[in-house]
Amino acid sequence: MSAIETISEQRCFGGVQGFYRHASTACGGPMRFALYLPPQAAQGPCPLLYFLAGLTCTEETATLKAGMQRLAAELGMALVMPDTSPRDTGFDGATGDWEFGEGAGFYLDATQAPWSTRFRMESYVVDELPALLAEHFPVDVTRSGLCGHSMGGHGALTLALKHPQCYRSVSAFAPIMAPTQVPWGRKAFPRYLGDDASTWAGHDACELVRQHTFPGTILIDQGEADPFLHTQLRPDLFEQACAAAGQSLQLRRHAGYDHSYWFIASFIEDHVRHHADALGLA
Ligand SMILES: N[C@@H](CCC(=O)N[C@@H](CSC=O)C(=O)NCC(=O)O)C(=O)O
Repeated sequence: MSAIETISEQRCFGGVQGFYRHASTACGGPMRFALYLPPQAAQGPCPLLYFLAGLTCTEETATLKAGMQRLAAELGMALVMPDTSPRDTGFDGATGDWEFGEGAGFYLDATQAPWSTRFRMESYVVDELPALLAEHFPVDVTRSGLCGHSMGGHGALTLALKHPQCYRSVSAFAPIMAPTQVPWGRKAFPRYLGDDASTWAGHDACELVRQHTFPGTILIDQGEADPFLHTQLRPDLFEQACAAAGQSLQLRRHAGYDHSYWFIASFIEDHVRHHADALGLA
């Protein structure tokens, strides 16, 4: 049995909010995650919602700011919030730039040295973490949904489109929807994946949806006062790609909302209920 270290566990809405650390094979070192277990977990395994956070975030960000636990407790849904990358890698250039490296893993498996030995967030989120959770906690990983914000929204969309057998539902807040065409992706992808741009397409929601659609409606909320909207996120491109591919998409634009967790907290209930429906909890 793989070992997990408990950093903290606290009672929350009748369940338990925990923070944990373990030795990750995929990421070649310690990884942290947060897990909320609702009160129903005392009776048996609960369906699981992943929340993937964005640039500069950790496992604490959505756990503390999104406000998911009250409704998750009511519905009997477990929540898992992984860290956004490996930490303390010691790699040259891994820290000091908030758009790349630690805190900016982009939910992909890097192929370029030195990143390829540690920055393997796709394998971590899709394979290693669910297996670890199933081994140690009362969660039913066969009933999982995937949500994320910004870089984590990119992670939610791309991982769900690439691994639809692993997730019953997907949603995102202000995701990076066309990373191969915007500065954040064009900075990170060559360093993680190399200069051959054809390899970047496998991590771009617009490109992926053209190859295979997700069996269910993708829910996306986007603030119209988001400073990254036109330069980094590009919902217009994803909307066009989904329409061309026949992908069911509910893209909601909200006047006055920005990129922050105040925006996420305002609409998180709709996302939790979207996943609860697909996970058989509604
Ligand atoms: N450079 C700034 C802004 C960083 C920022 O806005 N991060 C977002 C995600 S952006 C895309 O992935 C975020 O979620 N921040 C956490 C929060 O609590 O708002 C900075 O370094 O602060």
